[in-house]
Amino acid sequence: FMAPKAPAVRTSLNVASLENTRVLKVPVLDEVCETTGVTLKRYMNEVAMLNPELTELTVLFGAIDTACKAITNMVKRSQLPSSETLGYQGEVNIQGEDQKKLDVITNEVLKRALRFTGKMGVLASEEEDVPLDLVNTEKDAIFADTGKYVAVFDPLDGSSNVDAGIPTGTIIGIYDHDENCAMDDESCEGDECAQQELNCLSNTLQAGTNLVAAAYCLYSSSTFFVLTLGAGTYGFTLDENLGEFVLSHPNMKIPETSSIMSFNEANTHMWDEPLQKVVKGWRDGTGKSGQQFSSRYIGSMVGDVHRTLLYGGVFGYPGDTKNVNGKLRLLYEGAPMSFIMEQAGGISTTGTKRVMEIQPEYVHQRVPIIMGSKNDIEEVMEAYAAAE
Ligand SMILES: O=P(O)(O)OC[C@H]1O[C@](O)(COP(=O)(O)O)[C@@H](O)[C@@H]1O
Repeated sequence: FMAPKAPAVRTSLNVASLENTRVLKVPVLDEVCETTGVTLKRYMNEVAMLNPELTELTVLFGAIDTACKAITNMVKRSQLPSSETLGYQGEVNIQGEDQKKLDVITNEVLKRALRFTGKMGVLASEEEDVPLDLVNTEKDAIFADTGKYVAVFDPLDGSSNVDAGIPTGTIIGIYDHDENCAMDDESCEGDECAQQELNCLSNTLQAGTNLVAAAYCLYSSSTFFVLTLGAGTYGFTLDENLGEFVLSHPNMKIPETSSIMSFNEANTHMWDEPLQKVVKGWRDGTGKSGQQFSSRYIGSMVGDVHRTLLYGGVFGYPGDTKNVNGKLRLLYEGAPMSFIMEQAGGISTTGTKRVMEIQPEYVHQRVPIIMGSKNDIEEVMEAYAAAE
């Protein structure tokens, strides 16, 4: 039996450089143990030991860890003839999308996992018409222990691709919950209750710069779990034998320049002029880097962003003459993925605005997104600025 080689040095790391970065002590694991590796649970535990104020967050990530493992099994089995998760639910969500059975089931899995931590105040999901206020409606008080957090999530991003075995993913963002929004339905009457409810539910409508944590889980050839707590971006891979996510990509850094673009190019002719110009330059190698770009597009945001983080590149779903705000949702797709991208050294913009700074007005609001390698995104932002 080979004793696991302990990481040489473990110190705490203050990363105050990046904008929106938290002064957080994170375990610096400059060597990944060969045998068991550093599991997600152990990593979060160490974060909590170094930052006691985050102890409740580790409970949350424990639940998310389990939910993603359950979902990856469901996705893998979903095409089996015996599977009950094949096809459509026969309902339409508030965005007019036909809900897949897996959309509904994965939504339930995540909702239950988060609720039973007792740490949730409000939940908002792509599959829920309105946010769920757990603090004021929770019958079982134990499940509204502190209600310290708000979770926004897309339970199965890219679900339209699942029947073809194409990668899909779960996206989640965590905010602090404003516990002062206690709904006192004893004393309030009529509109006042409605107003209080609105105040509580607006807890979900926070800008990305307020995010406490963000993560995605990619269901693909391997199952990956990538997270940020505001002090860098860390990637874990599911070790199916161990049944644990193991640290495989510590402190991910996206290459600053690349030659890969990832858009639904069928919409190019409807994009803003500046973006069309930059992409034309990338296509024929006359852009800022002089490199001729290649095109990669899965059509599942989590898959496209994961590849972009590792290889560099530009992923986007820009606005166009058909959908001025594009297709992706700000709250549970745009902001969490932008936080992860920025913490890996990338940039995420609408072309003219930093996605993380956009204040959501309603839960299912869409936002144009262009994110990826710093130098290439700056080329896009310069083109928009020049066109102003
Ligand atoms: O098919 P299109 O128009 O290229 O859109 C693909 C985009 O839509 C999405 O599938 C939207 O996500 P949902 O499946 O969660 O609705 C993204 O994952 C992806 O980037």
